[in-house]
Amino acid sequence: MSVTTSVDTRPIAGALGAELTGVRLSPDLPDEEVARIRAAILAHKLVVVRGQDHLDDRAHAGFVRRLGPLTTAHPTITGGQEEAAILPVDSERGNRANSWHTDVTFVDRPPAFTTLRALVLPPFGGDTVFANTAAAYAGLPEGLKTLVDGLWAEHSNDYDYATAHATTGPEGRTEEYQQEFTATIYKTHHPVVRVHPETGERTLVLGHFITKFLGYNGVDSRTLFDLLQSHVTRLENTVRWRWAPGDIALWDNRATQHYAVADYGDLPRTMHRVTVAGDVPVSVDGKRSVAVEGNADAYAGAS
Ligand SMILES: O=C(O)CCC(=O)C(=O)O
Ligand SMILES: [Fe+2]
Repeated sequence: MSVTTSVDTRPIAGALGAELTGVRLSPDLPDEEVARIRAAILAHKLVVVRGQDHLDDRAHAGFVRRLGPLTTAHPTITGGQEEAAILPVDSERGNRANSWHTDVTFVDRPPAFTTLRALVLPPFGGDTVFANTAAAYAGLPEGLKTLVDGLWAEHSNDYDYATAHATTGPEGRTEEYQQEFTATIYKTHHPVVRVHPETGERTLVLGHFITKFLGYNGVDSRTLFDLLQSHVTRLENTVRWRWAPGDIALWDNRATQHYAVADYGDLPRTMHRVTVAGDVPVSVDGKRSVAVEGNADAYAGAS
């Protein structure tokens, strides 16, 4: 039987991001349609599909499992949902990811793909901004490329949350959430430049979980971090998504950073997240990331 589909991608910004149309996501899509969606995520780094209101947690996780084995909900945060792979990202639970990051880089196998389904949205605000970390590397001056090619950083879930954020108050993270987030401490050394295992591109591994660069003191680490991050987050290197209910975003967590804009006060906003397990990053000279504290086998090895 030949399957006809009209899956189509429309880029929504110059640096990354495409809207995918003509698809109804489900766990039992034909293999070739899943392959096309996967290829679109790799090519555009962020893909958004609108109108997927038919998905419940089970179908969401069931579809994402077609992209690869799933992680558990999170290394430290309890998902608490019947579908074990679901992580609720709930503003009222204190979960507002309003600083630039790549997901879960504090473990040695950060997710390959992250997917986020919009359930409850505020009437204004609450957009998510994404940045392309391959283009950020490619755009560095040669001297900085040489510097970062050999640079390593320590990432931890016990990073300084206060200094990573410009604000405190309702936009911040609750004390309770912060305690759960750091119930087990993880520390991992990653190369600042990794070779993407599927596309072969060099991408920058930065974001808010970095605590220091190896061999640099705190002051130099901060200055260097700000310099490198500024290449990731320049507006031309980003795309901003304005959510509607039923939207699902799927991104390549090995080639992007993102920032959830916390500009909706105390209004409720709930997303459900499912992540695909990733592999251990490899540097340009073939060295693998090393876990120095905490064991993430149960997180990344779940299916
Ligand atoms: O709430 C969002 O838009 C993004 C949250 C986030 O950083 C994540 O789910 O990884
Ligand atoms: Fe995130």
